[in-house]
Amino acid sequence: MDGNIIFVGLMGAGKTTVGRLLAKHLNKSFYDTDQEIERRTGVTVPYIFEVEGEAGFRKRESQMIQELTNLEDVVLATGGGAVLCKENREVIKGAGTVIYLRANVHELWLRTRNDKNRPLLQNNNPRAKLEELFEQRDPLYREVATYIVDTGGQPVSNILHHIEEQINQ
Ligand SMILES: Nc1ncnc2c1ncn2[C@@H]1O[C@H](COP(=O)(O)OP(=O)(O)O)[C@@H](O)[C@H]1O
Ligand SMILES: O=C(O)C1=C[C@@H](OP(=O)(O)O)[C@@H](O)[C@H](O)C1
Ligand SMILES: [Mg+2]
Repeated sequence: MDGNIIFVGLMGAGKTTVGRLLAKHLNKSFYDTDQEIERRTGVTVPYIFEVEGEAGFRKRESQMIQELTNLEDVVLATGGGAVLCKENREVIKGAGTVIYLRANVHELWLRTRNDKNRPLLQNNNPRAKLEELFEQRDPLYREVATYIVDTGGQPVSNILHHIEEQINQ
């Protein structure tokens, strides 16, 4: 399949994990906006949040989305907040096939609870935060999605298989 494939969805949906594996299967290059920001700045996402606040991170994220969506024939994993800004949504929609990886809040919480690398979840009620983000963002992910893939209870191998079937149709 020609063209870019772009993953969107909440933290813990599997964008980075599934995106990397799909790229390998399809023999495409893989990029992840968070990883690329970290590689270029030499610091972590939590550090950027600490020093520049969420607003500073969002600026870097928008620039990275602009740049990486200019590439051709790649798999791109975005961060969960990439869809917050309308301009990013337009860029993402126009850049290829967009897959919204979906999971319920309980699963997202299970998958992220031991990870210290998501500043928005470093508080005393990460589950409530995920709930709030789900309400706010689910419509935005839907707005940009070509396909919605439910990852609920599915191992990564099944999700990959399902995506490959969808995009080959
Ligand atoms: N379908 C799945 N089932 C179980 N665990 C998963 C699944 N998809 C991802 N994970 C795990 O959840 C965690 C978050 O995945 P990640 O790819 O970083 O998500 P995202 O980039 O969407 O935030 C990782 O530990 C990953 O191994
Ligand atoms: O949802 C968000 O606002 C964020 C998601 C993270 O990426 P993942 O969705 O890959 O965890 C990362 O970009 C940052 O911590 C902010
Ligand atoms: Mg990720």
